[in-house]
Amino acid sequence: MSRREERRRRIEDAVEEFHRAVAAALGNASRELGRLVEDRARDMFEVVLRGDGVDRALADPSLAKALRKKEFERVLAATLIDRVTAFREWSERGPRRLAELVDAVAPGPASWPPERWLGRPGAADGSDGVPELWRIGTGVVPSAPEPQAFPVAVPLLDHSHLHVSCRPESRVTADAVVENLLLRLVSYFQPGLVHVHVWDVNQLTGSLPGLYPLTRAGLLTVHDPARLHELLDELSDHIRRVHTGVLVEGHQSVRAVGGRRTEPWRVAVLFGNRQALKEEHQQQLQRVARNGLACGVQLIIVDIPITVNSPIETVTIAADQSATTTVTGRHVRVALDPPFPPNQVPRACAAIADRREERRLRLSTFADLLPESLWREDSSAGVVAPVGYHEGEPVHVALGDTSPHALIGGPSGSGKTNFLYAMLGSLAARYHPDELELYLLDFKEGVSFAQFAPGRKDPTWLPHARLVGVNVNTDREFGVALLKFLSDEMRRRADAAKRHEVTKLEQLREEDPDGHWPRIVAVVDEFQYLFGERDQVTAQATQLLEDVARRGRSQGIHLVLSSQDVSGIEGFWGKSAIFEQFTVRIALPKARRVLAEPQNDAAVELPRWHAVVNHESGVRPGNEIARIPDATGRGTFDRLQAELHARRPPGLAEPVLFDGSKVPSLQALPDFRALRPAEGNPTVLLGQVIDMAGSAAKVRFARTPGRNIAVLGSLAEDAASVLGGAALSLAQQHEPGQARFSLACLAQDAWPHADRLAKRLRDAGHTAELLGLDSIRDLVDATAAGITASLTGETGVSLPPHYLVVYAVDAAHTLLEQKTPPSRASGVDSLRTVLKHGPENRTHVLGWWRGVQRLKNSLPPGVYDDIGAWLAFDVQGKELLSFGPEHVMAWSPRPHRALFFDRFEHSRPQVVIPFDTGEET
Ligand SMILES: Nc1ncnc2c1ncn2[C@@H]1O[C@H](COP(=O)(O)OP(=O)(O)OP(=O)(O)O)[C@@H](O)[C@H]1O
Repeated sequence: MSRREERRRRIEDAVEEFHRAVAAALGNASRELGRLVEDRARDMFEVVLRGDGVDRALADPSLAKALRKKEFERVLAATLIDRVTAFREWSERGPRRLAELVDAVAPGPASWPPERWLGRPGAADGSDGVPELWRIGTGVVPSAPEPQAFPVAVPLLDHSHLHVSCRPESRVTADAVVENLLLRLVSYFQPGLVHVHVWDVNQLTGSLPGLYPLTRAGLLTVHDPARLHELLDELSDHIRRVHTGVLVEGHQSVRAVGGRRTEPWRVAVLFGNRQALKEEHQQQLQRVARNGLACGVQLIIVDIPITVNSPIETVTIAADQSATTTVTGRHVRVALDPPFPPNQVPRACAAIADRREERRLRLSTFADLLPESLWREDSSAGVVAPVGYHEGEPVHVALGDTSPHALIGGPSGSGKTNFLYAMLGSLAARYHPDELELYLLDFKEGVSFAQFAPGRKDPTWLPHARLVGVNVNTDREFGVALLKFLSDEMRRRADAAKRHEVTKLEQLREEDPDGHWPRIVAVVDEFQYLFGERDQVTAQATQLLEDVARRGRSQGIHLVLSSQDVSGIEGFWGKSAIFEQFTVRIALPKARRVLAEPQNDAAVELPRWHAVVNHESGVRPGNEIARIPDATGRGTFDRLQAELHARRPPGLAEPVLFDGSKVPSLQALPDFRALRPAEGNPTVLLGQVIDMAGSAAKVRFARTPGRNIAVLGSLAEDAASVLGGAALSLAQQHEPGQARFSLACLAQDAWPHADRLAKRLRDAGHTAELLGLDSIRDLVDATAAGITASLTGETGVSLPPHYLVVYAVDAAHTLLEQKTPPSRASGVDSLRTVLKHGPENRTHVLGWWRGVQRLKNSLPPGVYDDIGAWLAFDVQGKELLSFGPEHVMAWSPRPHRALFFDRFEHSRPQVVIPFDTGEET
């Protein structure tokens, strides 16, 4: 073999060897590769099984071959076991628990099958709660190992709006879901509590035909396709009205108000055609959606693309009629309930409409205004009560921080008093006297509020009433006294709030739960009398009213003013700072200037026994028309009052009575009963001032100059009641024998009074002499001499208390003027000495002069100063100018009233009612 061949063979051997080696290596790699490929395929398969769900994989024909492969057997088995494990919790309990949940929160027509309720109008009034879910169909989880059905229900009223999205092929199903839901809603509650509005972009009529019978009872309104804005405006107005009328501060929603539902739900169903709404409609709809739920406005939007920024659930119906919902998520397939039997639906709606009409036409009475249980409500955030009815539904008046005060107007006989009774009865039945106090003042001639106070025929009284004012028409001071009280109370509350570092009554009640902080409602009927004159009383009343009207709201003090007099209210308009606070307006038929005229003339057309109730300062959209039941007839308010009176808390005091026609009894007066013999300066009671406490007009007989009293006026009775009250009150403060009473009667007509007074003083054990004209000079001279002797130190001992009660001092003028020799001193001089120096020596004159001029004639001007206190009866104000401040100018005399001024105590005079001293005639 040549070397060349040899070399070639060696190369060939080497190559062969290399090939063998490569072949061996490649064989290994391929096996390895095959194994890797197999592993990878299994993993991929597992990913597919677990990712898409083993249930889908099993149903997927493209995977059928793979599923049969032996290599994948183990993966399939493991995945199936894992699925069963994962679903175990759900399969064992999920569907059952869901069914139980729906049963619990969606009772009766909210979820039950229609045969159990359809055709029977509901009775629920919301007081036992509102279903939280409303059934629409049955759901399954297709991916579950053994799919089990469970009920599917959506949240509605107060919780969430509803959006139904569908395809043209499934629109019929969408209509059926909506119809079923509406039937569940209107059948659950008592007819009238759910109002349905339907708007369909495509048709004027035709949608929801089965519900049509509801229209005749006003429970279904079908809106014009071209006038969506009208429906949206209506809903917006409604939301505003609920905010101002029903949601008194503190309540965020009608639902939160609790109890019987007073505000019907408005369910607005909008059917579209897959196109977006116009921009302006879209925006308005969003506003309604945002604010509606809290006010009972529910939207059901069908086939309209929309985004809203408020709770909304969506039901999406596919072309094959299967549905998903946002409540159940995308893994639950929902089979929507079939439409309710088409022949039964209109019948059921007709039954609801009939029941509703029946309720509407039933004449609601005063008794219907009252709650089932008395005194259950809490007044922390305000008070609210129905006052009448609109189509069978109650219409409320609310007083709270946002609607603080009410103004009521209507001509005579239009029913203002009746309205007040309806309102007060409705409030008094709901709120305990610890929650609500009433102050009731009536300036009308007559006694329309007398019912609230104990009377001779009816001894019961309204436990909430703390003050009842009747027959006060000539005494505007009663109004001022009430306003003054309210203003003081307001300040007291504001101080307490400050101490607790809060600003409002509601917070104060939270911070001070044991405190007594009821809401106060003060009613003044015919309030215009208060502003009747241009004088000090009007000025004071205006200032106080403004104070209370502006700042009372946050302290829980509410004013209700009523007037028949247009000019009264017109005068009020001028005082805009006050008037603006009266956001609640009640207009009775033909009332003028109460509502925001001329735009709002609703009161003009109002039928008899109706009222416009408006919580928005009288602007038209705030109008609610209410028929007011008879609340003044027998068996109405009186019966309620008897019941409330019987339940009154033990120890509750009777209301203070302001009765302008009553003469206060001296003996019954707390100030008189409190008098006892004591050291120190006695107090003289002269009559009753006009204040809440019914206090006495008092003068303290200090041992200082000027402590004498003059009574001015022509009538002996008036003077006698003042002098009698004064002397008897002094007598109470001395032990028998320790004081001397010298009564001098110089006018015939006063004699019987003086005589009886002397007897009563003697009966009480006092020394009381009664002198006539013939002895007056001696009395005055002797008293003056005694005082002079005491002053010069001649007697050495201090004089005992001595009261000279002189009737008709002026009658002695001529007599006293005579000068007697040898000193040539006159009786006038003696009287002057007594007046000037008596008080320091415990000698005081209580004299009656029968006119201002007569007093001036009988005393030199310098001596007026020695009479520090006076009461004037039938004397014109200007005559009194020489004795008092310029305020006296405004005084015009009225029967049985005196103007009282104590120079040492008062800055302005007070009106006083003289006592009935208990003199037997
Ligand atoms: N809603 C009503 N239903 C039945 N009767 C009513 C109703 N409202 C008022 N009345 C009756 O009408 C009469 C007048 O009513 P009311 O005294 O309330 O009117 P007013 O506006 O207060 O009148 P005035 O200012 O003259 O006192 C009363 O006899 C009353 O019983």
